[in-house]
Amino acid sequence: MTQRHLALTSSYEIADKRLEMSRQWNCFLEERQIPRAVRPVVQNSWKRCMETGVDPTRQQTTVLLSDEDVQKRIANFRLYQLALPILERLAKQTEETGHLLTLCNHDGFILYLCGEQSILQRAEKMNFVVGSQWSEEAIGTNAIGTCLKTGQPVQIFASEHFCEGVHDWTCSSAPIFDPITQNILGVVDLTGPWNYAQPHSLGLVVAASQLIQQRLNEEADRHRYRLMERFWEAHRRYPQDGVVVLDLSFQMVQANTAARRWLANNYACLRQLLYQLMTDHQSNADAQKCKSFQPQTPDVTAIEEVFDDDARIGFLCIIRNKSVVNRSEPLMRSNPSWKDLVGHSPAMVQAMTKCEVVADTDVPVLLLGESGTGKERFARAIHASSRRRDKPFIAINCGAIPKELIAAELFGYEPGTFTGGLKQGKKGKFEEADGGTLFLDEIGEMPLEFQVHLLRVLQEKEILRLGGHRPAKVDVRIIAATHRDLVQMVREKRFRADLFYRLHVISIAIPPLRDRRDDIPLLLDHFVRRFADKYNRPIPKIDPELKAFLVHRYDWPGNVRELENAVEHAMLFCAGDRIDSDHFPHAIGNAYLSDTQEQTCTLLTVDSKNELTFTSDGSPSGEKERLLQILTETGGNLSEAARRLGIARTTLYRRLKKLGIEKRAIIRAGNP
Ligand SMILES: Nc1ncnc2c1ncn2[C@@H]1O[C@H](COP(=O)(O)OP(=O)(O)OP(=O)(O)O)[C@@H](O)[C@H]1O
Repeated sequence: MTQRHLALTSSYEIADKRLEMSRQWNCFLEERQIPRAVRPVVQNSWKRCMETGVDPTRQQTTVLLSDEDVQKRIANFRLYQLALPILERLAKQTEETGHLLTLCNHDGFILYLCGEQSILQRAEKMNFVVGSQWSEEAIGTNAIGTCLKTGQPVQIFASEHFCEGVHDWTCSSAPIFDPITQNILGVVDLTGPWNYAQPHSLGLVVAASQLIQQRLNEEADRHRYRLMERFWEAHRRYPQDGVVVLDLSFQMVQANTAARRWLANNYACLRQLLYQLMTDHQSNADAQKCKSFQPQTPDVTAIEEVFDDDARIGFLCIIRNKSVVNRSEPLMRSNPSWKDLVGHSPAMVQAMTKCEVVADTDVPVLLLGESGTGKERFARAIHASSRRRDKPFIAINCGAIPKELIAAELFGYEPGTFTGGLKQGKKGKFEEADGGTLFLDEIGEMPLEFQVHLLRVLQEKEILRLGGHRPAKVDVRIIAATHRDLVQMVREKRFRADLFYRLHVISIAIPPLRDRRDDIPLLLDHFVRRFADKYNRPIPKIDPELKAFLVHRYDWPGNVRELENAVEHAMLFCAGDRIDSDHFPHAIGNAYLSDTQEQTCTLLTVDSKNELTFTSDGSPSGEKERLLQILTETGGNLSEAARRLGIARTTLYRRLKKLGIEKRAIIRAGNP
């Protein structure tokens, strides 16, 4: 008899034994209301075990890692740290239930194990210890191995286990997946003596795995965002080069057009290069600190690791290939819009990413945002990075055209249609934009009665000039924009629902500047440089307090347009190398003044006895008490006092210094 026959025969014997056990087993299941259908998942697993020749008489798993290997696997197991707090909480909840909680990696190695000492000792007999492997190949059907094989949560009862040595146990496992590749990263498992089994155990591990999964997804989103941020920074810095970011599994996260062209033929080569670098890097302990490489290839000029805190999350690659540069130059020249679109706030990065994705398609885009947020600039950038970039970009403000002229403006007219019209007739905006992009700004202002005509053109892709008889085909990509709430307008029947859905295939929201203050310093800097260049002047500095006000407290009701105009105004009026509030338009200057006045009512001074007293500007004594109270409450902690007063700590320091207030006095206020 062959080994295989022996194994099969003994598995039949075991099956017989199981039948003997079954009466007792069924009673147990009935008592606990455990569902008892013969489960295909178990049958299939047994089949796999027989096919791979797992010995059903096996008493324990024999694959065991050394301590050193366990540590190595834990270090490479990115789930471990993230899952630990959740597992610790679950371990507390399952204390004294006779169950062992484990976390295994994708190979089925137990890397975390927790439970009662007596149960741990019993489990040791089958080698259920940290570092042992519980794949189906190692020890037959069991929740860990079967869950890894099927990708499904599973509970395996007693004699459902393939190998004899595990028959006294019941285990429940649920998988955790890589959010990007969807490969299984590991499983959470609860294992206990078979007569302690409960259906709830499966629910518990599923809940725990879902919690871990959620954390993992959040982390993946954060990493993705960080990688995108890095991409945009580099894309702006090296507009002539190919720029690509990849995640840790060398999947492309984002790439500009030049990089995409290069990657079409060289992706495999880049992956190999990264793999090689990582292997060399890991074998060189010192290199651990080195975060960028100069690869020895003519095309990839730099590879930089991207980190989130201390964790490496991906790679940024800059590709400078002669052919890439030459081909991308005309693109970049005719496409200044992307690099002129300033901003690195999450909202801007998200909006730009969406635009990049849709740029080369023909789907209509609806841009939503207050006046001056940059909707037209976005529309131009989409056009400029699309394959229509060499054709016209035509913008029309639907709110600025009188109702009766809108049809003629959009569709044109034939000769002799109007008295006073052009003799030869006139092309409409649709015809002018043929092959390119038509930007319908303020679409919410489009007269209701005209909307049906617009809808027809969008559906049929042909226009009929006023006074004409033969429709003409037009190939136009539509980008619309509005500051209005179109959904509300549709509800109020002021905007046609069918037109709304036609335009709203992709919508991109551009938040007001006050909601993305991270972008303000960049924009200030960008416009100061631009106007310094325009007016041929050295680059001045903005007074730091004023800048803090502009960045943190001014509301920018006119958004980027207001900021751009304000900086131009300031550049024209400042003579020296410093911009202060007098150089800005009145509205901003006045807002700054009242802001500082509001804050100077918290002025401090010291009296002749070096005691803290309040204000030289006649503020009411109630306020004096408030400030002294704040300093007392904060124990003289200026940072905390500044926070409570709503002013910067540096501002508070400066004022205290200006007023000659000594630290002693402040401390005394804190400790009277
Ligand atoms: N992110 C940005 N980077 C650089 N300049 C910007 C940005 N956003 C807007 N601008 C500038 O601000 C001004 C206003 O932008 P734009 O006309 O695109 O806004 P809009 O939202 O279309 O305004 P409206 O709704 O009033 O037509 C333009 O001069 C534009 O160049």
